Amino acid sequence: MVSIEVRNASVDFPIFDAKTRSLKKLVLGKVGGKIGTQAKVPIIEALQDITISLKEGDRVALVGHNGAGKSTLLRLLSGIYEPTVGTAQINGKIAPVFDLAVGMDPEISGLENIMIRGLFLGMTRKEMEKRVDDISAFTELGDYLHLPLRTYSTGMRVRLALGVVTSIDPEILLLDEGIGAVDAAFMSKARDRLVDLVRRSGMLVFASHSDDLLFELCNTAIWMDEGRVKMQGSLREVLTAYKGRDPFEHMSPETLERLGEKA
Ligand SMILES: Nc1ncnc2c1ncn2[C@@H]1O[C@H](COP(=O)(O)OP(=O)(O)OP(=O)(O)O)[C@@H](O)[C@H]1O
Repeated sequence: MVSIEVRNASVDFPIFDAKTRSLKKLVLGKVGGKIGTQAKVPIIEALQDITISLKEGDRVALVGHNGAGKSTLLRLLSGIYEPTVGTAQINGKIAPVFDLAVGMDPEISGLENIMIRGLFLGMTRKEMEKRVDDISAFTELGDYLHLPLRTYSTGMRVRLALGVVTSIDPEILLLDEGIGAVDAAFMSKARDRLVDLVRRSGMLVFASHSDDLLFELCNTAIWMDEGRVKMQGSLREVLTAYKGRDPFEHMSPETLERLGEKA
């Protein structure tokens, strides 16, 4: 059974090379985690006292200002970071998609990169062999797929990476917003695959500043602020509080219906 249970978890980053005195003088703005200066070594309290319980079928949007702790939370959920205090229990096969470029090797061909990246995301070689034709067709890269990745443009790399990412079958899909920064024309093509991917994954946690993608993919939301959970609830409730207005307000009844919202 897929589930995530985080109890009173905090993540600190000690800054060993910082000058304590100048840090103490810092007045923090609205952006970024809290800087603790009580200990000998200054620490950034990136996450504080996080308690989250997620179950199969949850599609969670992570929202919050820059530095609020969204990426750190995703890394905690993926097991990359251990909590400094508290616990994080994750049951399920995780696919962390934080950076489309991670796991790509510039010296090997596009086709080989498709395999490697799939294995990195938790697929078996057999599963990837079945998918490679479909991914190749989606990328529209043709003969380029036999050339080393270093000969690709940025957009071509994104096509390849997105093709692989949207072909996997994860139990827990953790997405960081980089994927929103894709060329608009290709994104509209990738969108259907992304929606499909999210449908067949057991759980999604998606950190993004893009309302459109959040509407499309998520049903609940967590608002992070200065390393803490400020609010949890339905996507509409949380976005309305976070933005100070209802982002669904001016949508057509058809769009609202498609998104499963009431007018
Ligand atoms: N490796 C690290 N070392 C030190 N501090 C870090 C590290 N990673 C994150 N932080 C700090 O933790 C806090 C939370 O950062 P995080 O990247 O999780 O924010 P975010 O909500 O994802 O921001 P954004 O929307 O800008 O991507 C910030 O104050 C950041 O400076």
